[in-house]
Amino acid sequence: MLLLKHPKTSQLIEINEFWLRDHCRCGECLNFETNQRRYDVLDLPADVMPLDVKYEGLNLQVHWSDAHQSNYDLDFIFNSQLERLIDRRSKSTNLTPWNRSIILQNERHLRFPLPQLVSSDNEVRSLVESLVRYGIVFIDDVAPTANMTELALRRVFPLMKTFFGEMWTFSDNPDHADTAYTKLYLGSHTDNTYFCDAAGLQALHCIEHSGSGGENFFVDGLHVVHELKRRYPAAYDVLCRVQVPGEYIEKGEQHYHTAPIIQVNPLTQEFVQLRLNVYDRAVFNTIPQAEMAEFYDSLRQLLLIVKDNQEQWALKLLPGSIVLFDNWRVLHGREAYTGSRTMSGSYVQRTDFLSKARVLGIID
Ligand SMILES: C[N+](C)(C)CCCC[C@H](N)C(=O)O
Ligand SMILES: O=C(O)CCC(=O)C(=O)O
Repeated sequence: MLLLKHPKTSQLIEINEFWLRDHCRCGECLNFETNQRRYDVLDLPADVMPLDVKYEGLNLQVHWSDAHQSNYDLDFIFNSQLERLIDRRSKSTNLTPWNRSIILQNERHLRFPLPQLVSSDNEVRSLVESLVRYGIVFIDDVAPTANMTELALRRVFPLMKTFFGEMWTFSDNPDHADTAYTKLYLGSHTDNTYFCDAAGLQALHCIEHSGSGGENFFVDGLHVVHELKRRYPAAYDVLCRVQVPGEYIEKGEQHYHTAPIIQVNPLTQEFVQLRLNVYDRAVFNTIPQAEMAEFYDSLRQLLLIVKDNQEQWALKLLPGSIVLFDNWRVLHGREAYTGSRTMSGSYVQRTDFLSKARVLGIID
């Protein structure tokens, strides 16, 4: 290991020599056009050692045993360590967990008129910022058609194509073998628990509804998971560990994916995803019968918090307003309805949502 000292902070860190050689940022090692390394790990001698190390202000010069010469920015080295990653994530303040009263106090931050979105990149940035912070936004003044819904969404994100379509329009016509394509009640859930990669975002636009019921409700899974961890830490641990299979079966489609209901970042323990859909659960066979009671008790504790009135934000989606929400965080549901009701919407891939937020400098 190589002991390095930061010339300004005097902080000391021990660096693995191979890691340092592997993070040479010169043009011979790194393709500046593509940000890709130009070599295979096996091209570097496993026992590569620094023969000479020189500090020049914030610069570190290393002459290597494989005759390579590297120049490092010491801030790059010190900022590229695990401790710094954990420290940065623990201090990140761009998420606001909410229950109904909190989100209602912040509703003014959630609404974005389409004309402003179309004419201002700053408005797009503000929308993405609110989507990161609260997990839900609304695009208003959108003509209630699938085409205008698509135009509005594509102003911000590329759309995710699934067997439901890229843009989808649904009603109680049985176009797919799913309760969404009925008039029935749907309890709070996240979509696509049966996909290897659940949609990162979901958009819903009520195109028309002539009848009663059909109100939607939204719950912040981040707030719910924080509450579960605070009040029932054992249940939290079970739901972070136990693999729960989801499936979607219809003619020509047989999707299946298994993962925990709560996913956290293994390094920082921060929340990553709530994957909760009690309806789409497959046969549950990933733990022994002796552990089933503990699992179901844990799931019930989570569901009781989800169903707590104080967590649920109920509202009627009206034609002209698209709701766009984080499908890895915010649960959504629908009251049963009567009459004719047509919804249009789309999914956005998680990676495309996060990429946009990074490009806009909103997240790391
Ligand atoms: C949104 N759209 C109507 C296209 C599909 C609905 C999929 C419903 C499925 N049970 C799930 O939760 O993923
Ligand atoms: O019909 C709605 O408002 C929502 C349907 C739903 O929950 C879904 O498509 O996942």
